[in-house]
Amino acid sequence: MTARLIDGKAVAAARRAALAERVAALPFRPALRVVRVGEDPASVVYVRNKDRAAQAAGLDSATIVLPEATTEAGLLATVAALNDDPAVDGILVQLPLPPHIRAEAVIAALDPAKDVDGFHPLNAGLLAMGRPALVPCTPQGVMILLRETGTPLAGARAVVLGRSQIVGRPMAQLLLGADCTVTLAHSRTRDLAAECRRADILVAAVGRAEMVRGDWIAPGATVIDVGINRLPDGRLVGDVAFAEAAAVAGAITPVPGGVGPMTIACLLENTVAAALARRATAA
Ligand SMILES: Nc1nc(=O)c2c([nH]1)NC[C@@H]1CN(c3ccc(C(=O)N[C@@H](CCC(=O)O)C(=O)O)cc3)C=[N+]21
Repeated sequence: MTARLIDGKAVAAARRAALAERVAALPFRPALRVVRVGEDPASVVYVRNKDRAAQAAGLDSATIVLPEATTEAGLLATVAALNDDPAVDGILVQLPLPPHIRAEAVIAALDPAKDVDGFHPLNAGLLAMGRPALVPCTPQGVMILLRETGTPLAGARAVVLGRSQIVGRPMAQLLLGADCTVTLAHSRTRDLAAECRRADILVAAVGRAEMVRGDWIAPGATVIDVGINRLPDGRLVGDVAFAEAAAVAGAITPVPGGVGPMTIACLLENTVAAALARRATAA
């Protein structure tokens, strides 16, 4: 392996520790509420990890668990109650939701000022205008890792693989805001490999195990792997074939231990930011 390993786990731990110091100095405890519907095993684990990290940072954190059979109206009522509760600063509705609930309707119902995922159309629209409010956690975490590793951004060619609302699109906006020349590639892109080979910065967020091969990567490029895919044998791998890519890239994130922990750190930072912004407005 020639590439430098980007240690997201360590960067995230340092940011959580710094945040805990800031929180301890506040005259109040920012409050995060995570809503989980049903018992999807991955969601159970992720939500527990978020709750633990939030409490360790000194936040007032609690999880609201609703049964799988909860109706869309029932979930909307829960969201409305959290919106109206002045003690709540941040709301996260864990995705995916059961198929009978429209995630879009639930996200649109969030108070944008409490939308610590940055998924509400108002926050997405502000980001697209270059006026970020609450920014989605995973792309924000990627930007922190790029800055942390000293990757030159202005004028760099950045290729984002995947156009989801949650990662690809906001990722492209943040890179554009940092003066990268951004290509947003996806499943219909002609000659994906050739597009990727032009990248100084390649962000893979497609959700397909090891799809990005070593010969898709320009020598010395920075490779950020957002994918978390569980193989049939139980192993956790990214969207990038790590060993092949690490032989070519200049720097690369591992899975696990790369972007994932940064997502949680940014969720906690967003919660504190939302708490401060709400109090600044209310005052
Ligand atoms: N409303 C909403 N917001 C989210 O931010 C959200 C969501 N729904 N639904 C699910 C995805 C997934 N997600 C992860 C967060 C942290 C890790 C993470 O910390 N991963 C570790 C451990 C991985 C493991 O061992 O499973 C790592 O990559 O090193 C992974 C995945 C947030 N999501």
